[in-house]
Amino acid sequence: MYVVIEGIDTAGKSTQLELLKEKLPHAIFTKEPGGTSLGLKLRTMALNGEAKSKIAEMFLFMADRAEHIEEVIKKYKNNTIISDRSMISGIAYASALNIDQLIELNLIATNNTLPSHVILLELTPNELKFRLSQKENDSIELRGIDYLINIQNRMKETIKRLNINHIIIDASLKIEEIEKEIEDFINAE
Ligand SMILES: Nc1ncnc2c1ncn2[C@@H]1O[C@H](COP(=O)(O)OP(=O)(O)OP(=O)(O)O)[C@@H](O)[C@H]1O
Ligand SMILES: Cc1cn([C@H]2C[C@H](O)[C@@H](COP(=O)(O)O)O2)c(=O)[nH]c1=O
Repeated sequence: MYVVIEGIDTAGKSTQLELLKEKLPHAIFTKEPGGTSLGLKLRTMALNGEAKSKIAEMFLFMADRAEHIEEVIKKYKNNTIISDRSMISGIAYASALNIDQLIELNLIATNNTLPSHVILLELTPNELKFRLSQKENDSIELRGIDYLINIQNRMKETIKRLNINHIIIDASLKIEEIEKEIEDFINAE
């Protein structure tokens, strides 16, 4: 089982992942970007805003993804893997290209490996605004509310196009309510 938790910045992914770690002590927990040693270097480069070209930035994330698929997802394919982000973020955030081109490129990076379960935590613009105001923002978060809500719409569109088994959860629900929805979804099959 290859489960991914998706959502724009501050959607509550880390909060839910911590709860899952307690419930699934034998699962492999991983993340994009930065789930491998090469990935950690690529993550720093990508998030520091070093790349002036949007395409260069996209390829930094894509290089991270290719290494992550090879070194984590394929290696542990017989285990339950839970990943913080995936190619869905890759496609949604790389808004310099269209979704069809991005799907094609990402399927090359992932060697056609798709998640078996996608959990998307969906934020309202007001809740996003509040949560961003409560933290120091990185270079991507500084792009603002409209930018991030557009990315969230692209995430939904990507999931639809890839036709992946998924659930969309209202990220403004109580933490325990979200936890229960995630548990039911993972245990459903
Ligand atoms: N259901 C919830 N209701 C209210 N606040 C929440 C909820 N879930 C998480 N939060 C709060 O929202 C903030 C962002 O949560 P979290 O770090 O889990 O998000 P994230 O998706 O991992 O963010 P990022 O992608 O930026 O790392 C934290 O302050 C967290 O306590
Ligand atoms: C995979 C991926 C991520 N991003 C962005 C999304 C976030 O702003 C950061 C990652 O930070 P997190 O705290 O680990 O969630 O990177 C992106 O722009 N492109 C991608 O492919």
